Amino acid sequence: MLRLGFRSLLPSPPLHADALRRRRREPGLPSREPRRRPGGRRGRRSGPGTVGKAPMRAVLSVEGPVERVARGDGREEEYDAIVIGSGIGGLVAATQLAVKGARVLVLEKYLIPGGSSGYYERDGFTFDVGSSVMFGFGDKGNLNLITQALAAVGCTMQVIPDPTTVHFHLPGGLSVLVHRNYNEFIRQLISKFPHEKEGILKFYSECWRIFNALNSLELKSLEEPIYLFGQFFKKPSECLTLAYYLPQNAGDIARKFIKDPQLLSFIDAECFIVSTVNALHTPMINASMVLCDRHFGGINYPVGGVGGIAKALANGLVEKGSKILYKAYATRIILEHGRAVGVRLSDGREFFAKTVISNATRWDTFGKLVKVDDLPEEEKNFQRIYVKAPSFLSIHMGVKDTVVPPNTDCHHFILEDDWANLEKPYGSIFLSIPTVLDSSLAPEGHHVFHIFTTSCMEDWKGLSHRDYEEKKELVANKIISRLENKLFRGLKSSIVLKEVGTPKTHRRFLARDDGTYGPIPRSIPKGLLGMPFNTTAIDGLYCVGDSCFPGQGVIAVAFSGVMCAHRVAADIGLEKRSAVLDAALLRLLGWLRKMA
Ligand SMILES: NC(=O)c1ccc[n+]([C@@H]2O[C@H](COP(=O)([O-])OP(=O)(O)OC[C@H]3O[C@@H](n4cnc5c(N)ncnc54)[C@H](O)[C@@H]3O)[C@@H](O)[C@H]2O)c1
Ligand SMILES: CC(C)=CCC/C(C)=C/C=C/C(C)=C/C=C/C(C)=C/C=C/C=C(C)/C=C/C=C(C)/C=C/C=C(\C)CCC=C(C)C
Repeated sequence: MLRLGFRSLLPSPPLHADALRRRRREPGLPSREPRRRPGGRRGRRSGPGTVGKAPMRAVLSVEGPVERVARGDGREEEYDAIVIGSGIGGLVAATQLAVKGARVLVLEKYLIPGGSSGYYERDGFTFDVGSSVMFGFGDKGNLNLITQALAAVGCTMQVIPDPTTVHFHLPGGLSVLVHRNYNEFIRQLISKFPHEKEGILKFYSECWRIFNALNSLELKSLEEPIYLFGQFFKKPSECLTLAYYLPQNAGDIARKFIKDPQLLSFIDAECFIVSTVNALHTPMINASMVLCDRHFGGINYPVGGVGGIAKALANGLVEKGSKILYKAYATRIILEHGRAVGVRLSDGREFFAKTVISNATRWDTFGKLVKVDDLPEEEKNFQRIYVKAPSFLSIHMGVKDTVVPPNTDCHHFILEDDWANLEKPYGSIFLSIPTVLDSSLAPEGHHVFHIFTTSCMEDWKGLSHRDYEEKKELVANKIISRLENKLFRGLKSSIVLKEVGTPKTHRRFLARDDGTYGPIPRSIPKGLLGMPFNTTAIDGLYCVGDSCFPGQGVIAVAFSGVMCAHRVAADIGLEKRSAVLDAALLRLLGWLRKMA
């Protein structure tokens, strides 16, 4: 998988790093970063194929105008914020700050933006690197965070409404199609479990109660007291509802209303596809968010592929006068007197800013990018509550369209015989066929198959190149055979292109420790209570992405980006703040997290 540009992705060896470091410390000397005059050349934009205001082609090493600001100590400070990583979390934080007037620099290790929401092209096929199931892309309410993030930088994307979220193929021949229309979905579920009608209605109604409360709020940083208290004042019952559910998990609430073990296992599968853990381990707020948004805003697929979202955000960022550098591999967050002041790249370049935001996972941020003698207490607490989720084995295939029957749904979840395999590596299979919605992603007469299943790094360590390649082939063929037996007769002989990615691939290309999908609770969590927000124990350093509240998922990391930008903007004077209230709230939140 992702062979394109492989060599150019490898970090270059540090160039005269010591000399550069010495030079950088001398007051007044410029960094190696090329200077731009204020109001100088605008960022390059690719021409054809724009969606709204967003160009469709990836923009590589785009540069926007950069002002230099003298800091008094002689060193020039170029940015208000440096963002390490251009996943959706990092891009939303960066663009939200840029529209507030901040000067932002995004440093991305790869050639294009998006991280696990990126894309790649091969022989006329366009593949989404990760999920093709897009929540938060509707046109109403407050929770369409992807739509809002794009609108903030003046972009709209054409989307294709998916009539279904997912087709579940489960043990005991249980087949459930999650319709976009809520009543249709509920009617179908009740028809499968008529004796649980009341329980089904009560469980999903409780989800709607939470979703409606969330959807009524203006979403900003829960770490910023003026906003938070303002929301409590304006919407007291909605905020109290959310506070009540904050420490609760979906599985416990389901068990209050539902007794049938097969139906409870179905709720586990509903949660597993978005959290990679069962319902007892899935925070109720997160479960409600996805179980309702799919019917409220619906699942919508962006024309041209998921990669268009990141491209549009990156272009919007440059349009707003900020900057994104590709092939920029951050290896160190520079600390001065315990405060984060800049970032060093693998090639020795250094960049400085008032704040640094890491879109790398917390394991990468505190295990690799920050050098401190002792892990801060907050991070120890995070690692006490959360562990790295397994990674994925992913198979991207181009197949002949004759193998896909008419009216096939776009997304499928397959667990054949035994519920006990749900969370086991290779136990269940995810399949997306985005070409049933957007045929432009494949050459005529073909479809894209994106298959993935959980897989651990341990399985792929210590193999010779040949053994590794053979194992990939073997494991991938088993998964494809299972799909052939269950759903698509003749699948194997219809394959025209196949690329297999392992946890090692995800580690290499997404720079995620062990290729992890994100954090999962070590044991039964207290809902979302233990999940850290964006500030960290290090002054000037913030985290964004899936190891921050509310966790995994494109819409979830988009929310973390909105929260992060608001907190950073307050800290650098672009939004209202109160130092006294800040200190009190941050102490209270720290205390609550310890309770988790
Ligand atoms: N597997 C899937 O099905 C799938 C698909 C799409 C999205 N997602 C969701 O997206 C979420 C992740 O989004 P995110 O925004 O947190 O992060 P991300 O992992 O998508 O993006 C992080 C970005 O940071 C870059 N990066 C990391 N370390 C770096 C360094 N040291 N220097 C420079 N760049 C660096 C990576 O190259 C990557 O582009 C996941 O939770 C997942 O739920 C999952
Ligand atoms: C104390 C305090 C601070 C508080 C108080 C109270 C309050 C006010 C609160 C509030 C809260 C809030 C606002 C919250 C919010 C939240 C949110 C927004 C959340 C969200 C979430 C989301 C999510 C989780 C999502 C996810 C998703 C995902 C992961 C997806 C995925 C997908 C896939 C994987 C695909 C599948 C496929 C197939 C089947 C093929």
